[in-house]
Amino acid sequence: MQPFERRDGELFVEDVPLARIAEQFGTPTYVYSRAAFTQHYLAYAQALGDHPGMVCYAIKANSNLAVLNLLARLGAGFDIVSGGELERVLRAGGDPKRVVFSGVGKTREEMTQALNAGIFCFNVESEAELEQLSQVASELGKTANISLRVNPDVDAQTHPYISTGLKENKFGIDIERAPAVYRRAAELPGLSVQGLDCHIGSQLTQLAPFMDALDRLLVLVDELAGEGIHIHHLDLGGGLGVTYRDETPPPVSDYMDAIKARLGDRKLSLMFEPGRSIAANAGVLLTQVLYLKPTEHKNFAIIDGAMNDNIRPSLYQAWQNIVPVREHGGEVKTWDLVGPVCETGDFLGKDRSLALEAGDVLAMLSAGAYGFGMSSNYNSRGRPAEVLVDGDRAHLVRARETIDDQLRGEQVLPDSE
Ligand SMILES: Cc1ncc(COP(=O)(O)O)c(C=O)c1O
Ligand SMILES: N[C@@H](CCCC[NH3+])C(=O)O
Repeated sequence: MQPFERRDGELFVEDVPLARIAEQFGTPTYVYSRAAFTQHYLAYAQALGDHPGMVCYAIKANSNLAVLNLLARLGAGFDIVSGGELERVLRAGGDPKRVVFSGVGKTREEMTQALNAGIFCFNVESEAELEQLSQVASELGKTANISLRVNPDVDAQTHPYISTGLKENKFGIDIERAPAVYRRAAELPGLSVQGLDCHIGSQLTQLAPFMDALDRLLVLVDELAGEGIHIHHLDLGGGLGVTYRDETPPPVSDYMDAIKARLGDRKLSLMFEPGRSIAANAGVLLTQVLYLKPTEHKNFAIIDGAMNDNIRPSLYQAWQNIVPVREHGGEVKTWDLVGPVCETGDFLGKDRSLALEAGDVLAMLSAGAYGFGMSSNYNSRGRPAEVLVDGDRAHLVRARETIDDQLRGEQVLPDSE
């Protein structure tokens, strides 16, 4: 069974019709499939097999507590980029000893929080961060396990906004500088050098850029070993792409086999930080057609889902399929699917061939990653509800935001001022 499939013209998630979820919980609503999250995570865990290492789900892709909890129950580790994400992992029942902390701007407070929680490793992204982490750990009387995130200067051949491994990107430490920084790390108090990390970008659909990066990392591992600095694990980040339309990313097993084959007889454990490839095709965004507005120049379908609910089309010109949850006859026309937000760039899809009527419920597919997590309250719109389907049951795992949720913490000046 596919987690999302059409039966007699009706789109289902597992054994629940999406139309029923729209009726019960309203729209816009994100709907996730437990089976899909499970399948996608297990593809990594099984491909890693008995090679030592960890699959640390990048929680920025989808950080709903129920999602994190189900991955934690499967034994996943987690890649975090903030103290907030660490707190989510802990509250979801995740194991701090399976957490890696990435990100260019960790604060002292976040370092303290992560050291106190006892996370597995910090992926250090600059020399200044290294000095600060040493200081914070020493003051706490603790030792921080570290990897350096290096920037290997390879072209990930993806959208420029989600490419992270080029010299001009803000991420990581220039690979040429890395030996000197490792030497410094080895002499600083409060630090223990464990690994080497890189993440070159997201939505990669070819193996070649991953392999180019890996080759550069292995040269560095050998060079460091020659200096007596031993690297125990390689963290290869995330980045494996998914099919939104007709992309054909390599299967996880090919990706991992290719990596393992490159290691030779080096005793390196492997860490991965997949986000999109676990979450994207485990979720959809349900939205309803409010009005049809055909004009001489364009046909607009105004829908209740907008750029604040899913910003990927507006931000990256991303294309995600949008389909009716219930097929009906009617004339197929070309529509721009636009939201209620006051921005020309507010759309979820353009030039889509659909037979539409007001009231139709549509599903934006492949919306489980970087969907809800990047949503906002722009135009004072409450963020969507989130529902997790498990077999024939649909669970509300985040209530739709109310205006009181939005206003919490705001106040007007007292009358006298
Ligand atoms: C450091 C790091 N690890 C992992 C990921 C997850 O990437 P993806 O969702 O492409 O697998 C990201 C985001 O691109 C990242 O910045
Ligand atoms: N938010 C991006 C991916 C960014 C990855 C973050 N490191 C997307 O939707 O494609």
